[in-house]
This record gives sequence, C-alpha cells and structure tokens, in this order.
Amino acid sequence: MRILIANDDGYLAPGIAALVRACEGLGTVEVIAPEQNASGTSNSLTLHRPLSVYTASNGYRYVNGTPSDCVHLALTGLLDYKPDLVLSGINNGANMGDDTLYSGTVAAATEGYLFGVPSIAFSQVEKGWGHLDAAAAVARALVQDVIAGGLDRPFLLSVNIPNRADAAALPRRITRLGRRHASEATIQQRSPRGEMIYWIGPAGAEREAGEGTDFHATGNGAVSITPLQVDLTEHATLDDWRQRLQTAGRP
Ligand SMILES: Nc1nc2c(ncn2[C@@H]2O[C@H](COP(=O)(O)O)[C@@H](O)[C@H]2O)c(=O)[nH]1
Repeated sequence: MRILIANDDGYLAPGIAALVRACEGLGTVEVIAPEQNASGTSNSLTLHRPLSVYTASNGYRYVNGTPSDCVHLALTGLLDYKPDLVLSGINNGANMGDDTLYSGTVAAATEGYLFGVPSIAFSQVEKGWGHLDAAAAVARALVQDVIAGGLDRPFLLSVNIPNRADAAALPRRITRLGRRHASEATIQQRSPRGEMIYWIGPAGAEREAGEGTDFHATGNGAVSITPLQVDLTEHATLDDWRQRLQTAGRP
C-alpha cells in the first residue's frame, strides 16, 4: 500500500504530521505538501512560474506552490509510481458546504481523484487543532476501512471531524454538502501608508444544515463523510436550456 499525503496548511502544520502518524503501519507514506499555508486556493495550479521541490529533515517534501501543485507534480513525474491512495489534511478548520469549492485541502484530494486515485480529504470542524489525535484516530480507522473495502475504483471523500476527545467513538454519517450564507463583509482598513487594504471576511453561517447534510452531522455528534464528484454540469437543466435557446431561432 503506497499512500501520498498532502495538505493546504503547509508541510509544517500539526495536521499533516498527525495524518502521517495515523497511517503508520498501513503502508509506505510519501509527504508532498505546500511550503506555506495555502488555505482557500482551491484547485489552482501554478502555471506562470516554475515550482521548486525541497526536502525537510524529516523527509517530507515541500513545494513553493498550491496543494493541487503538490499532488499534480507527484502524479506527473515526481513519483516513479502511482500511489494507491491520496490523503489530504488534517485541515485546521471545516470544509463543509460551500467551503468545499474554495478548499485547498479538498483540492489536493480532488487532484488525486482526477488522476484516478482513491482520495480522501480530512478536516477538523474547529480551527486550533483541538483533539487532533482523536481526529487522527478517525482518519486511521477510515483509511483501514477503505483499504479493506478495496481500492479498485477511484473515489473522492471529504471528511469533517468534530474537535472532540471521543471523535473516534462517534458515529459516521454519509452526508451531502450543506450550504452557507454568503461570506461576511470584506474588512476594509487603511494601511500605515494611507492606502486602503481589504481582508476577506469570515465564512458565512450555515444556511442549509438540515438532516443529511455535513453541517447537521457534525453539529449532532457525528463524523461527516461526503462523497464528492467533479462533474459540475447542471444535468437537470440541459433540456430546458436546449429548448430556451432553440426558441431564440438561432442554430
Ligand atoms: N470567506 C471565508 N472563508 C473561510 C475563512 N476561513 C475558512 N474559510 C473557508 O473554509 C475553507 C477552509 O478550507 P482550506 O482547506 O482551504 O483551509 C476555505 O477554503 C474557505 O472556503 C474566512 O476567514 N473567510
């Protein structure tokens, strides 16, 4: 079993070390992660400049790029093999609902999935790494279960784990993505040099958090496991658009 581990909080983050520990004895582990925090970078690839790959004293490799860059490099030449599993995280904060589209953590796993590798993104619901070892135990158990279940087909899972000491004893719920309200207002400030500067505001509160959603599961004492796909087509409206544009009289 060969496991590639990435993240978006950077190669020095406690979450990636915890995920590496969680995989001890499950196979060979390779870490390729961003040099710096790349939260919110989604699936971005670095195309406008070359990337550099460095090796830390603990053997982790780190890249001056995005989470997607890390997995992309790994699967297009940096590694001389195709991993059996790509893991990302454990993220410092939730990736639920709309977060999923912005998330560098999910993006690293998505990159593995796009290359046909079963992939899992792990996030803790709250920032601050509280009960990280318990989250790592959840990750270990799920990795063992998916290995036992067979890795014969690619899948993409986003796992959100409550920051609780008993996280490994919590039920696991298969969920759909909820929705957040739009992000809070941008924070505008004036720099010491008099120029306006802007901070992206906090994420919006949960809006669609009903039964079956990731928000509902983690808010009710469970670990949320959301299977993801990358087909963004809105299939339900294809025929409607065809009809609407045909009535416009153009070919
Ligand atoms: N609008 C904001 N969104 C935020 C903020 N902090 C986090 N987030 C969302 O969560 C994910 C975190 O995922 P990561 O894997 O990228 O770390 C991030 O992508 C955003 O969607 C915030 O302060 N404002």
